[in-house]
Amino acid sequence: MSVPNHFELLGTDGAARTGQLTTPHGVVRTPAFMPVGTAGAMKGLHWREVRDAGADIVLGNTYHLMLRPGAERIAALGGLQRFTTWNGPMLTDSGGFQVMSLAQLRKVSEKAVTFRSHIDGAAIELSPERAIEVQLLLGSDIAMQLDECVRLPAEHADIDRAMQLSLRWAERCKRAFERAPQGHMLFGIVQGGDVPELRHASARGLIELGFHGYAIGGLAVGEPQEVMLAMIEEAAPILPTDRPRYLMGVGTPEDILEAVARGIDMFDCVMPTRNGRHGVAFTKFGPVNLRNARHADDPRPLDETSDWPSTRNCSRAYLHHLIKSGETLGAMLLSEINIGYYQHMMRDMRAAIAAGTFEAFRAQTKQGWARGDI
Ligand SMILES: CN(C)CCSCc1cc(N)cc2c(=O)[nH]c(N)nc12
Repeated sequence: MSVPNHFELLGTDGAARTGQLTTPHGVVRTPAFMPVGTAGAMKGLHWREVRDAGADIVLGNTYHLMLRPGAERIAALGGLQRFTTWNGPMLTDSGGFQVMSLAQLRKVSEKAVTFRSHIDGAAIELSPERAIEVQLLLGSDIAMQLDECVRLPAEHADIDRAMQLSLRWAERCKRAFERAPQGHMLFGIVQGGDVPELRHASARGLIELGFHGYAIGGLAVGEPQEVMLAMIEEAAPILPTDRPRYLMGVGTPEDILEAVARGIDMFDCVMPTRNGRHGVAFTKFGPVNLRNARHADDPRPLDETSDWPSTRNCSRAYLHHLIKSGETLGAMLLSEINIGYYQHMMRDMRAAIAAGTFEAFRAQTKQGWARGDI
């Protein structure tokens, strides 16, 4: 049985693509950046600010939500959208990645990954079937298969083992997902580390199974940017052109620009809010660290040409003061400024691809970053 396709490719410019993905909670314009609401909240932001910035879809983490408040509890409260009041599209990761990075005493077997909760130490088993059950209970529009992501650098044998296991788990996830409501989607995740042949084998194995979309995982895990881009170049051309491609956990504005140029449609990363909380603003001049004393007397805004109010109106001196004083508003304003920068970059990329001017946009954007902040 063929897998329904909810993605429409609207235009291409070189390998760059623009399209739209129709979900039960609304349409996602691509290339899309998905702000990360790990435990059901966007740290330091109201949902209205996320929506006003232009985000169509946000990301939740199965690992965190299944531990607290619990998937069954969220289902009983009407699902993740009603629980959080974000009434738009949501994607949930399967939890495997967080188990590897957050849980104590974790063990991977053919059956499942078992671990102790970092919250209360409870022993938990996350099988492919349970990962799908939890995401169906959460009610996310797009669910991810359970996979094993290997941090780089790693031995070839370990990358191959994890990739093969992830493929077998992909089949089990697909079977468990058959009872999903109409319109909901399941993405497979390409693994294979920094080994081209393993990337090819993983992509081909997932395509043979058939998914609504395909993620490229196992990157942004410590490898240099050139390795990440090289692995995108190995995997993306194999993936179906009529289905969305999602690069997991990426990244900086430059990572995203370069990945869009290589055919990626969807992204997620904690950087906009995490860097905001640490006083770093993303701007068309590149990152600006507001903790730096050089801003203490500077009345200028971060970017007086920006169409994002806080970026155009707040003085550097004020932002510097708030961050140095540890005022919560400092983290809130910089998170909002950064979400605005990311979403406006996605908006401008979509327009440039549709107009056939993506290469000019890419060169002009990189020149701005290279000029740096004056
Ligand atoms: C906030 N985000 C970082 C969390 C959602 S994306 C998490 C995530 C990030 C990265 N870099 C790789 C992988 C991966 O290979 N597999 C899975 N399932 N998730 C991944």
